[in-house]
Amino acid sequence: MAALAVLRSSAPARLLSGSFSVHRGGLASWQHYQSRRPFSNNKILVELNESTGVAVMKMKSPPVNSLSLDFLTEFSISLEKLEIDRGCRGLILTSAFPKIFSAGLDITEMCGKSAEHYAAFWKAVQEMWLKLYGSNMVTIAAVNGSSPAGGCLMAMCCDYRIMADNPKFAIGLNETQLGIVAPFWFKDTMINIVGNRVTEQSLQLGQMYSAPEAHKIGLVDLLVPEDKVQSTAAAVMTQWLSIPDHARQLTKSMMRKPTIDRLVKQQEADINNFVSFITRDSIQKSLQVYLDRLKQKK
Ligand SMILES: CCCCCCCCCCCCC/C=C/C(=O)SCCNC(=O)CCNC(=O)[C@H](O)C(C)(C)COP(=O)(O)OP(=O)(O)OC[C@H]1O[C@@H](n2cnc3c(N)ncnc32)[C@H](O)[C@@H]1OP(=O)(O)O
Repeated sequence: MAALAVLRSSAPARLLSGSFSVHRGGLASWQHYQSRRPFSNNKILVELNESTGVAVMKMKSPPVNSLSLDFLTEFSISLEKLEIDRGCRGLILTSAFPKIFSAGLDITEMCGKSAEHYAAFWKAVQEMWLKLYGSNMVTIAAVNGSSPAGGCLMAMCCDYRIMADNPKFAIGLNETQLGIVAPFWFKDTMINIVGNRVTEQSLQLGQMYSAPEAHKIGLVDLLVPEDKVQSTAAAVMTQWLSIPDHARQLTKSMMRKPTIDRLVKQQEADINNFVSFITRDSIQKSLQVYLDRLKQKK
């Protein structure tokens, strides 16, 4: 089960092995976390402020922070390291790129690959969701750009969403526009935020909401000018961290555990569903058409 099921003290310590280094130089009181694992391409930058206990995780996988297998693996490992670090109580998730938070799942990971690859990819998507949605930390998404599908899912996993007030930035679960279907746990995550009716309409239409629209339906909690997204996230974090951890964590667990358990109970079946769905000829064709259209739009 994700981190919510266990208090930090009982979290596994294996990720604190030699592959994890802490650097104290550079930015005054900031630590720089860098993975030395061979698969790491440093697609994610994590900075933990020791005095506040707040980590900022910046996605920096050019050009659009699409969620590839490598990205997801690095993301989950980085998150788990923070989860077991008792000095870290809060996480701000954001993008290193202006205008794009994340383009969602990397479509090239779902096209023309083997069934084994699809299974490994989907497991990595599940792990990302289980870890982020189930995090014991206070999690705040500083959405500084567009965030379709899997990017929207990441933001929805957080406890609070602050978005740049720019009508050009859009967020939503647009899967049906690609000819694919958001799985039940994407849907459940959205229902828990905006309710059943809005989610149903949104998912059927594959609707992308501009920042003001997303705020109106409650998909994001706060809109601020682009240059205030990070500072506002830090200020909101301070408020959330004023609540005693154990009480807030147990409350979060009470709210989220049923949703998390639903996937945990059928994780393998969900992977099999994904593989049999994504390998259909018609689905492969739809994804290829969508990808070609994306590439031709320039
Ligand atoms: C019976 C029922 C059964 C149900 C079973 C269910 C099983 C489960 C089914 C499957 C579920 C899958 C869930 C999927 C979730 C997803 O996240 S799918 C991905 C959705 N994402 C998108 O639609 C975003 C597409 N991208 C964009 O809209 C734009 O790129 C952008 C993010 C708004 C950025 O725009 P801009 O800055 O103008 O950049 P571009 O020029 O468009 O892009 C730059 C290059 O990046 C490539 N790219 C963009 N997005 C992706 C992506 N998601 N994956 C891979 N690559 C991407 C784009 O093609 C450009 O490439 P180059 O042309 O080579 O530079």
